[in-house]
Amino acid sequence: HGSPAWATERDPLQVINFPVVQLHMSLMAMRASQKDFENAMNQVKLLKKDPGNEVKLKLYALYKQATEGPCNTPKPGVFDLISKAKWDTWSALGSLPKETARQNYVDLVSSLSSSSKSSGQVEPGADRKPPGYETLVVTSEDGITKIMLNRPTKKNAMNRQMYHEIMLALEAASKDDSRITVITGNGDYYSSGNDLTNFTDMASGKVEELAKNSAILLRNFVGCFIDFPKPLVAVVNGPAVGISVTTLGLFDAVYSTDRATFHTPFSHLGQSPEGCSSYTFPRIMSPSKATEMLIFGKKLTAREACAQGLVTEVFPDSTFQKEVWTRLKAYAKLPPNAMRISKEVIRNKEKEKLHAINAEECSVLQERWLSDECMNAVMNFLSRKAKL
Ligand SMILES: CCCCC/C=C/CC(=O)SCCNC(=O)CCNC(=O)[C@H](O)C(C)(C)COP(=O)(O)OP(=O)(O)OC[C@H]1O[C@@H](n2cnc3c(N)ncnc32)[C@H](O)[C@@H]1OP(=O)(O)O
Repeated sequence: HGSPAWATERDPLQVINFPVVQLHMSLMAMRASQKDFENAMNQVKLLKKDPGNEVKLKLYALYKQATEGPCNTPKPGVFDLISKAKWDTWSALGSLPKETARQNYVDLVSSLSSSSKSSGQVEPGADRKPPGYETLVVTSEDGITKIMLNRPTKKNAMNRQMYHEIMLALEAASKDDSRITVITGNGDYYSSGNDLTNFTDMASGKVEELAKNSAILLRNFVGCFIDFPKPLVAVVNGPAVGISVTTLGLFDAVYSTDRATFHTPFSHLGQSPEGCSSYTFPRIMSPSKATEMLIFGKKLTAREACAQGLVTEVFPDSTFQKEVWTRLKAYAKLPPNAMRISKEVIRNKEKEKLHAINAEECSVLQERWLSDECMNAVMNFLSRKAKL
């Protein structure tokens, strides 16, 4: 629908095998590409939605590769965070030919423009429609609303949009006619926790303001879990990291595949506990077991997490989905008001306390995000030097 000329011109190259024709077509595509490259540069300036740092870095790198060729500047120092992220992304393109970089740039801009157009098209009726989610798949059947984290290629890392969408989905689930709400992940991970590219913004200009805004976002996000009125169940389909682990302490039940692991590497990342885990974990486990996880970053297997009370029950991976959903469907037949009121009785005793803990954790983290320890850990991950 309305694809730019270059998009259709590229296709014949994939089916024509005669070398001479192919060369001719390639040259035509390259000529068209240069023009489209210039158009694409203009289009970038007109994008309605900020595409996020990761995409901006890719655009930068492709632009440099297309105009100057392989990265040819000295590597910036470790504390020059923005320049280093740019340099890393450009240099990761290796010896990618200029023409290919130009084409990739055009392709990327085109995909950004069409996604901003398609979201623009729904705007007129948006007030009447349920929200469309980009990072989640939300479904409701058999009395259960399922919120599935849906960035499988990023191990369901939580970017800012996902935090916002989870809050929206929880708000909607609290009001719909379902009886139980489930959070689970798509793909092999439950979630790899906070998307570390959320912190690349931190390197630019107004760091204090960005840290403050992130702390507000985190506080609101965790607040939604504290206040959620219906039984909230985690179906942990694979490894869980960081905030996807700590918030489990605020769920009413946690079912896990035996393939999952539970990891809160806060010290490794120069950070400190969130999700009320500084309060819930020592109570659920024991203070010293919580220390091993929250301070020393010990990764637990599903069975260990179950033995320590963080996980309710572990299932073999081969039967996990079938067993868990059969059970949840049976639970969802229980009287909804009784379940809701029981949760209120249990949760109300400590709601105020949990909100206070949440506020305190967020304010400590706000400072941590500005520390060299944290910034270096994030940059090491983003420059592919460190993985958990
Ligand atoms: C608003 C701010 C609120 C802040 C709240 C604070 C929360 C604290 C936390 O959550 S701390 C935990 C942060 N998470 C991590 O440190 C995990 C980092 N990821 C990894 O170490 C690894 O990716 C892994 C061990 C989870 C998986 O390794 P594996 O080798 O199996 O897979 P890849 O590394 O190749 O991952 C596939 C692609 O996914 C990207 N990705 C994975 N996790 C994250 C992440 N947390 N943030 C950003 N990106 C992530 C990874 O970069 C790969 O992307 P690519 O295909 O484009 O290269």
